[in-house]
Amino acid sequence: MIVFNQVQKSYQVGGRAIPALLPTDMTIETGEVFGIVGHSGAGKSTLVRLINLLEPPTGGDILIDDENITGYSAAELRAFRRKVGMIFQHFNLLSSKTVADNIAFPMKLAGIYSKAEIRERVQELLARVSLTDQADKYPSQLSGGQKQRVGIARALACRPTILLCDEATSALDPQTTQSVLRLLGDLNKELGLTIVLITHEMDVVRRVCDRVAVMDGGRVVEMGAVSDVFLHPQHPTTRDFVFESESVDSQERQQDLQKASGRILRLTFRGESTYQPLLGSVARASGVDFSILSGRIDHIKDTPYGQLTLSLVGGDLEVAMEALEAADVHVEVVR
Ligand SMILES: Nc1ncnc2c1ncn2[C@@H]1O[C@H](COP(=O)(O)OP(=O)(O)OP(=O)(O)O)[C@@H](O)[C@H]1O
Repeated sequence: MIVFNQVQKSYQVGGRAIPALLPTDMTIETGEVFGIVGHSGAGKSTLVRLINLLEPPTGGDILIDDENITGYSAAELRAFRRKVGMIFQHFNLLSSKTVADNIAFPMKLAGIYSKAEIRERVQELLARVSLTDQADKYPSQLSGGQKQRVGIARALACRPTILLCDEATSALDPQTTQSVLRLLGDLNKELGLTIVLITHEMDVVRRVCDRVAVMDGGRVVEMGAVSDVFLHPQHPTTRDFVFESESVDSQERQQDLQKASGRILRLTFRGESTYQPLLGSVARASGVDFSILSGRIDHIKDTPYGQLTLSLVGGDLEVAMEALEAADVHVEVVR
């Protein structure tokens, strides 16, 4: 478990302290995939670099599995860093080393593994990220997705319990992004690995994360289960991210809603209720007529969800709303 107690960070620039992370409390549970989303400069990288003390905090305490890491000696810090792997947007591979040597590098650096152990672990990792046949290639001979898989294998070399991912899919095309996210999801399940993942795309959070923190101006402005934050965003920054991921222009959406008549409801279906043929029976029971203004069915991790914005006219609106809520549909009155 990773616990932040009033952790803060300022950078000294020309004798002035520039705040990057304001005092923050946060808990990341062991074995979860935790997303951190925010615009450029929000403080995401700073927050993540505090977890492995690449940046020392200027205040507060960081506890990992109940140990306060802020007081670690240099030797304790070296041992601790082996427990925390990291992958990067631009992969940060060593161009003069082969794939196998890149993966072996952190183990050699640690100086505590035998040659045979390193050889065996590298083979195991190459197989795990499906790159056995690329072992002797150099990074320049690989695609972006392959480079990131080398990055992941290298990050796992010393068997860490935490994996930090700094915009790990931002340089990849959508299909490669999917396969890298699937690999991260599988590793999380297989190894019980805690994954902390920075991104500026809510879609990445939706696909792979259990919980998410939304950052803005050095603060965590919203935090919770992805299904809650994504389906019912509270903070304006979170709403922007969710609309952006749905390719919706919030101004256009407002204009569309103004043109619609009657009462406007936003319905959220989760899990099996997503597939129920509910609207026809609700319309018949309540005498309400409806038209669909927008709709979407997708998944949050493995759970299906649907969202529909409807305008309703005539009939008994209260009966319609009661019937929807009785079927476990979340009903939000937009207007
Ligand atoms: N080494 C540094 N020295 C001085 N200021 C820094 C340093 N690193 C970050 N900052 C500043 O701290 C703030 C937060 O930066 P940070 O990189 O954590 O944000 P971010 O959300 O990760 O942004 P991006 O998505 O662009 O990487 C920014 O204002 C940034 O300019």
